[in-house]
Amino acid sequence: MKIGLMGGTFDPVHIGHLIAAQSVYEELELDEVWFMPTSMPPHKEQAPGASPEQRWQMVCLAVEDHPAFKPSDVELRKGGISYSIETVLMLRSRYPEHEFYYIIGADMVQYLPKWYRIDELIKHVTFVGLRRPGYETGCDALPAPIRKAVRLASMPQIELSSTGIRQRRAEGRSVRYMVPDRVNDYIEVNRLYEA
Ligand SMILES: Nc1ncnc2c1ncn2[C@@H]1O[C@H](COP(=O)(O)OP(=O)(O)OP(=O)(O)O)[C@@H](O)[C@H]1O
Ligand SMILES: O=C(O)c1ccc[n+]([C@@H]2O[C@H](COP(=O)([O-])O)[C@@H](O)[C@H]2O)c1
Repeated sequence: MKIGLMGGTFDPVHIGHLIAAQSVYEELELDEVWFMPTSMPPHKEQAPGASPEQRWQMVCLAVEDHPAFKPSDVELRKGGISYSIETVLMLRSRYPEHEFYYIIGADMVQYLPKWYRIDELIKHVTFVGLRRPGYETGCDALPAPIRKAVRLASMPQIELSSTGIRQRRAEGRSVRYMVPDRVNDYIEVNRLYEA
């Protein structure tokens, strides 16, 4: 099967993530997309947001209605810093029959050379970088072997980030429609991201 991997901090998961995943799912005719919340992302300070358990619950609520979107807790269960090479090697040995496509936003493509053991990682996955109108993906500047491992896909432009959502909540504003309804209810009931 062709599996899309959607890794992220998902603090919280929002409709930008879902539309990105749906766009790649259709364009590359994937069989499934696995949403993998990170334990600790390699290149970010841990934001003062939701707990790992709460990020997991929100991802489960966000994908539960989609027949081909699945939550995966591999990185949360492993704990520590979530290096994609370790996750992908583990998935490849557990599911040797699958082909993996790692979905990333346009902003991430240019940072691929900085990913841990990237020369090894590109042998095991194809990266799918989402084009954003007005943004350079930075593909041309990539070293040739990495560039060859990146495909580009299109999606409708969604100007949303988890940072922006946390900020709105901290200002006492609603995030309804920026996240799936069930995720919005979860955020409100648990009073997440309030100042
Ligand atoms: N609006 C968006 N459109 C397309 N891709 C996105 C969008 N938001 C996030 N992504 C991509 O989804 C993946 C997971 O993102 P992540 O969970 O870090 O969300 P984020 O909104 O970028 O979070 P934060 O604001 O906390 O950095 C990354 O590859 C990121 O580039
Ligand atoms: O392995 C790495 O070096 C690496 C560096 C940067 C990002 N990633 C992964 O890319 C995904 C998106 O990252 P983030 O921080 O935007 O949520 C997430 O699953 C990270 O673990 C992985």
